This record gives sequence, C-alpha cells and structure tokens, in this order.
Amino acid sequence: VTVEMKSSKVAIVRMNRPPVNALSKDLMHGLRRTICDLEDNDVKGIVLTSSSKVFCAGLDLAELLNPTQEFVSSFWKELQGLWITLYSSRLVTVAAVNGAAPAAGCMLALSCDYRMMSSKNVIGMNETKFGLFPPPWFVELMADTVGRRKAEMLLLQGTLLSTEDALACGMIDQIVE
Ligand SMILES: CC/C=C\C/C=C\CCCC/C=C/C(=O)SCCNC(=O)CCNC(=O)[C@H](O)C(C)(C)COP(=O)(O)OP(=O)(O)OC[C@H]1O[C@@H](n2cnc3c(N)ncnc32)[C@H](O)[C@@H]1OP(=O)(O)O
Repeated sequence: VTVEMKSSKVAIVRMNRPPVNALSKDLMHGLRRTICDLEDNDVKGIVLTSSSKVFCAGLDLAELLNPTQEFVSSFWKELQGLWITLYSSRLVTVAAVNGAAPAAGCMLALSCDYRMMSSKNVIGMNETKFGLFPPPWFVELMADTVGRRKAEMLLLQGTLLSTEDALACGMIDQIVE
C-alpha cells in the first residue's frame, strides 16, 4: 500500500500488489493499518485506488487454496477488520475504481462514501458464478447501495456490471475518464 498526500488533509491510498491487487491477508492488514494511521494523523479524507490496471480482483484465491483452519480463521478476521475499519471510518472515503472490481474488490468500493469509476470496466459481486455466496455484510452493502430487489438479482446471478450500468443503478456515483 502506498500513500501520497495531496494536501495536509487528503491522501491517495494506492493498492500496490501486482498484478491484480488480490486481497491477501497481508494486503488487507496493510490497508487497515494505513487507514488507521491516517485517521490518527488528522487527515480528513482518502481516495482509495490502485496503482495498476485492475482496481482489485477480490480475495486472493491462491491464498485460500488448501489453507489450514488457523489461516482461514485469521484471513477471515482480517477481511472483517478491513471492512469494519473502512466502512466506519471517520474519514471521507472515495473509491476511484480505475480497473475491474469483482467480489471483494466491489466490497471495498461499496464500503466507501463515494465511488467514481473509469469507463470500460466491470464491478459487482460474482461469487455465485463460482459456487459461493457472498457473506451477509457484502449482501447488506449491496442492498444499501442499489436497493434490495436489484441486489438480490445481481447477487443471485453473480452479475458484473459495466461502468455505465453501474452508474445507471447507483452502484457508482460518477464516471471519470
Ligand atoms: C477465508 C475464506 C473462507 C472461506 C470462503 C468461503 C466463502 C466466502 C466467499 C467470500 C466471498 C468471496 C469473495 C472474493 O473476492 S473471491 C475472488 C473473486 N475474484 C474474481 O472472480 C476475479 C478473478 N479475476 C479476474 O476476473 C481477472 O483476473 C481480472 C481481475 C479481471 C484481471 O484480468 P487480467 O488483467 O486479464 O489478468 P489475468 O486474469 O490474466 O490475471 C493475472 C494473474 O492474476 C491472477 N489472479 C486473478 N485474480 C486473482 C484472485 N482473485 N486471486 C489470486 N490470483 C488472481 C491470475 O490467476 C493471473 O495469474 P498468473 O499466475 O496466471 O499470471
């Protein structure tokens, strides 16, 4: 995770884990630590973005291949901790979604106060496409953002929306070129 101060009050927080910013336990820990440090340093707002062409590919599936029970438990704790920290942060949080944002990548964006996204990208929770269902707090984030019926349809079908469709249903707030 890298931090660039745009002024004394606003920080650009970039996920920097090539090639796709898959959320490993370490990346989630780094993000949470960064947000907490900025909160402690009188910063007012952050822009969460990526230093590569993918915003975030969601959970690091490689780390979840044949994990020990202990690792799964600590991984899950880190994921919940990151979500709670970002969602409840006192900072004004903006997601600048500058690449694909599937599954937990979408969760990160939806946990922010405002979402801008570049065109020709995709965002959504596609877990059902590979036989999983997102945890309840992902579901609630989606329902709070686009409405319960729309969320139900998107989640059941594991839809990844284009930038334009995401704007149309309120999943993002602005398209930025
Ligand atoms: C603790 C958990 C316990 C139990 C879990 C049980 C239930 C709970 C479910 C929780 C909900 C799950 C949430 C998730 O986030 S799951 C992850 C879902 N993510 C995806 O479906 C995205 C998959 N990736 C893509 O679609 C594309 O890679 C992407 C992001 C559009 C980028 O495309 P592109 O630029 O063309 O890059 P490549 O596809 O060529 O990928 C490059 C490289 O990255 C590897 N990779 C991609 N995604 C992931 C990932 N999520 N984790 C790990 N690695 C990933 C890909 O394999 C390539 O690797 P290579 O070595 O071949 O170069």
